[in-house]
Amino acid sequence: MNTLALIFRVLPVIQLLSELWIVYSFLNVVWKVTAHLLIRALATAIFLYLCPSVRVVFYNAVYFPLLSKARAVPSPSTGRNIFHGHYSDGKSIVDGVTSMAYAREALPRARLLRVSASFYPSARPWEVILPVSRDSVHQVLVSRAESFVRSISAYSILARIFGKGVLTTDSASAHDMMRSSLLPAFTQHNVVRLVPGFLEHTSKLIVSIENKLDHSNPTTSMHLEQPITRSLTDSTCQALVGDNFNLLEHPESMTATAFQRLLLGTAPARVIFHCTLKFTKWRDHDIVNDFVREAVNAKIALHNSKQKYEDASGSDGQHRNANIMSFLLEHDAPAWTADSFLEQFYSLLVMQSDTIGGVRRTLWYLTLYPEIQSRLRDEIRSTFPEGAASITSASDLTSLRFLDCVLKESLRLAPPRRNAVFRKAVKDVHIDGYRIPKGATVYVDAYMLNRLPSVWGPDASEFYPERWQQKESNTDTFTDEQNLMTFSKGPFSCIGEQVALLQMKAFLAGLVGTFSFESPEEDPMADKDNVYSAEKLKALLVARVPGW
Ligand code: HEM
Repeated sequence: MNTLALIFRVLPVIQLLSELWIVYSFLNVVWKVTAHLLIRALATAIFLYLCPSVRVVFYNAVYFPLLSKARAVPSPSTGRNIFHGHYSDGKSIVDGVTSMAYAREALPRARLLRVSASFYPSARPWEVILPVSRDSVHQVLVSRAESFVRSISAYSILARIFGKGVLTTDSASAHDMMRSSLLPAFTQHNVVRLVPGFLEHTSKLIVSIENKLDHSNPTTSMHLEQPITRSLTDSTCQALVGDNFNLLEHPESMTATAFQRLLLGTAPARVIFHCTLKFTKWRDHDIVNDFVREAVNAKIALHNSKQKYEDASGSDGQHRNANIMSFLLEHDAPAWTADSFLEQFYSLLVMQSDTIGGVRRTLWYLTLYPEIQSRLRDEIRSTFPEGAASITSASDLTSLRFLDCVLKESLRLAPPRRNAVFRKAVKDVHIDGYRIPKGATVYVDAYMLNRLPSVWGPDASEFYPERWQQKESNTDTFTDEQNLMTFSKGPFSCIGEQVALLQMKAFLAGLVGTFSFESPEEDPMADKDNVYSAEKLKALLVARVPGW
C-alpha cells in the first residue's frame, strides 16, 4: 500500500474523530449551560421558597394585582390579609379586626371581596374570595353549592392521621355518600333521645366541681377548662358509640391517656413525625381504634340480638344509652361495621371541640354580664324548682327560652369554629357579575357575617340575648337563625348542629343553675370585644348558689 492510499484510509477516521470531538464539545457546552441554568433555577426556586418575604413581595406586587384570574373581584384598600391581627404570634389569638374593617368598607357596595389570607405574617399568603352579603353567602353555600367543594387543606392533616371521613374527604361524591349514610342518625326524633346521656354527664361534672369547692370561702378560684373539656368529650363519645373513656373520673387510665394524647393535646412534633413517616405506628391511635371497634361491635351484637337498648327511663323512648351508632344500625344495619364507622367517628368526634368552645364562650359572656347570668339562673330555677335532677328531657331544655337566647347570642358573637368554612370552586362560577375562577378559594367568615349591621341591626356587635326573644314576639328585628353562620349552611354544613345545641344547653342549664361564675379581672369588660380571649377559660371565681 502506498502512502497516498494509507492517507485515504486514515482520513475518514480522522474526520470521524474530529466530528465526534465537535459534537462532544457542543454537547459539553450545552450541558454546562443547561446545568448552569438548571442549578440557577433550582437555587432561585429554593431561595424563593425559603425566603418568605420575597414570596410575599412577589405575591403582593405581581400575582395579586396583575396575574390573578380573579383580579376583577374588588379588593379592599384596608390591607389585604384577612387574618392580619388574628393570629398575631401564632399562639395568642386576637379578634377579627381586619374582617370587620373590610365589612365596614365594603358594605353596602360590594357583595364579594378579594383578599389574602395567611395565618402567620411570614407565611405564604393565598388569595381568597369573601362573600360579604347575605345573598352572595347563600349562593356559595346553598343555591350554587354544586359549583364548590369543601377546601380541605385545613383538614388534610386530620385526613392523614384518621382517614377520610365525611369531614375530611376531598371527593365531592364520597362526601355526598357519607353524609347521606349518616343523616338518618341525626333526625330530630333521634337527637332528642341523646339528651338523658348529656344530662347524666352534666351531673357528674357538677359533682366534680362541687368536690373542688373550698367551703371555707364564699368563692373558689377554679380552672374549669379541663373538667369541662373532659366531661363534654365523655358525653360526646357516649352519644356516638354508647361508651366513653371516662376522662372526667379516670383521666389516668390507659385508654383515657391515649385518647387525650391523640385528640386533646396532640403535640405538633408528633403529628409531623406521624404524617411524614407513614409507616410509623402510633400506639395511641391503635388503643383508641380498638376501643371504638369494641364499642361498635357491642352495638352490632346488641342490634342483632334484637334487644336494642337497656331502657333506663322507660316509656318516653329516651334513655341514657341511646347513641348515634345504634341509630345508624336501626336505619341500615348491613352498611355499618366497626371499620366503616371508625373513619366517620373521627370526623364526628373532632368537631365536638366546638361544643366545648361554645360552652366556654357562653360562660365567658355570662361573667362579663352578671345580670344576664342571674336572669338565666332565675329562669332555670323557677322552671325547675326541684333542682338539676328534675331536668330530664329535650323538651325540658327547650322550655328554657332565655337559655336558648343566651346560647345563640354567644354563638353569634363568638363562633367557635371561625376559620373553617372554605370552599374551592370546581368550575368557573359567576356571582353578582364577577367571575370566581375554577380552583379559587372562597372563605365564609362566620365572625364577620354574624356581626354585619346590615343583617343584625345597628347593635350587631353588642351581646344582647333579648334580640332573639324579639324575633319570637314578631317585632321588627333583623335577627333570624337563617343568618347565623356559626354552623354554616348547605350540603357541607354542620351535621351535628342540633346535637350540639342540646348538649350545650344541658351543660349550661346544670352549671348556671347550680353555680355562680365571676371573672377575677378587675375590669373584665375592658376585653369584651376580644372574643378570642375566651379561647381558654381563665380561672373563674366559682360559688355554689344555695337553694337549688
Ligand atoms: C358548637 C358546636 C359546633 C359548631 C360551632 C360546629 C360548626 C361546624 C362548622 C362551621 C362546620 C363546617 C361546615 C362547612 O364547611 O360548611 C361543621 C361541620 C361538621 N360538624 Fe359541626 N359544629 C359543632 C358541633 C358538632 C358536633 C357536636 C358534631 C357531631 C356530633 C359535629 C359534626 C360535624 C360534622 C360531621 C361536620 C362535617 C359535615 C359534612 O361535611 O357534611 N359538629 N361544624
